[in-house]
Amino acid sequence: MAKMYYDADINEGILKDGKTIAIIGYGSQGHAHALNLKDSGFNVIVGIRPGKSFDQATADGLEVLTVKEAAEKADLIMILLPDERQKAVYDAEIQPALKAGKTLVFAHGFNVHFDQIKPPADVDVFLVAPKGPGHLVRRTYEAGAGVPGLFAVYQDATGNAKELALAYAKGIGATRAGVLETTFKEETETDLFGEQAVLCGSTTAIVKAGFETLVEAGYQPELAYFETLHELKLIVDLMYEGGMATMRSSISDTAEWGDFVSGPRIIDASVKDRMKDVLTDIQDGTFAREWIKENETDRPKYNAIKKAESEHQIEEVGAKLRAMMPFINEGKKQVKKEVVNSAQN
Ligand SMILES: NC(=O)C1=CN([C@@H]2O[C@H](COP(=O)(O)OP(=O)(O)OC[C@H]3O[C@@H](n4cnc5c(N)ncnc54)[C@H](OP(=O)(O)O)[C@@H]3O)[C@@H](O)[C@H]2O)C=CC1
Ligand SMILES: CC[C@](O)(C(C)=O)C(=O)O
Ligand SMILES: [Mg+2]
Ligand SMILES: [Mg+2]
Repeated sequence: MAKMYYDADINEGILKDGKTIAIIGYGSQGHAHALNLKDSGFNVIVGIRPGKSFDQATADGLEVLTVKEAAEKADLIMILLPDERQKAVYDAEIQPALKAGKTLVFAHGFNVHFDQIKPPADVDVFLVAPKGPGHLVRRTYEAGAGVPGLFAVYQDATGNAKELALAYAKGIGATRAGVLETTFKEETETDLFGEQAVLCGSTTAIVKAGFETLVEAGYQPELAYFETLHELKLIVDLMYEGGMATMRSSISDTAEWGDFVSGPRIIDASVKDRMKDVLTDIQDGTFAREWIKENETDRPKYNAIKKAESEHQIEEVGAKLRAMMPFINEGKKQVKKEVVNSAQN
């Protein structure tokens, strides 16, 4: 089994005593890292451009500076900007502040692995990547729990990079759940694969396919929403708690038999062949090159698909149903604010 690191294995003093951490960006991950580190007793500042995030970080009681000022002031600089914006901000405002002995950190290896950012040799470089959405990194921390994570050392100029990475992981609450060591290559490729082939890409596609199949067969859209989207969370919660066996112990034997015989009719061997194609595109850089190009040309495909997805019937029906479930609305307030902000940008 891989070596796992937990709270008790880590002395966070190396990053706590007399050190300043700059969180660059205050979005999904940025707000979670900044607030968790602050609540864990670390000295945190935020670097961000003027605007909504700047105002939010200020309202949250943090010291907020420009990216350049924060990078100059900090010992450790964590870049939590969107991957596609990191290179431009790094070149203009962060790289000039990277004096020898400082620490540069990422939550995803994309820009280093795909050669967009090339840090100088005399700084420590590592990543600490939570395996979960930023809003849940904050929410679970506040509940006394944590989201597991990965760390990887790319460059160890001071000899302290691994210790610093573990201290950071403890500060955001990741070592409450467990952290394991990886490389930038492994983190980047597996994270891209997971989000495309399982967690986001395939999950939304299968939910829509199930919803459309029921609606096209004449069933009520509201019922189809409950059956294919709402209940998915409840089923996945059981897998999160106890794996597939726990989920299957809670569902009826009829459902379990249907799971066994019909699941493989939908997700057959050809699915794995296509997953391998997706993985190849990630490994050989095709996906990264296309995403970088899409951003250089103002995101024509991204914007068109995003618009069509937002207009899908499942979103319209779901919004009405969720409005009648205030317990869900409470939980997603913060996420919704972020989504509205990003849509306006
Ligand atoms: N989202 C997640 O849960 C996960 C993300 N990651 C990684 O974490 C990193 C951050 O991702 P994520 O949290 O999703 O990012 P977000 O899209 O949520 O970050 C947006 C933040 O970046 C700021 N920003 C955008 N452009 C600029 C700019 N040009 N100059 C200064 N600030 C800017 C925004 O400010 P403004 O309000 O002014 O627009 C906002 O504060 C990425 O590397 C990602 O891969 C890793 C694990 C999970
Ligand atoms: C699953 C998507 C993710 O990789 C994440 C939340 O872990 C991301 O890039 O946002
Ligand atoms: Mg990701
Ligand atoms: Mg991820």
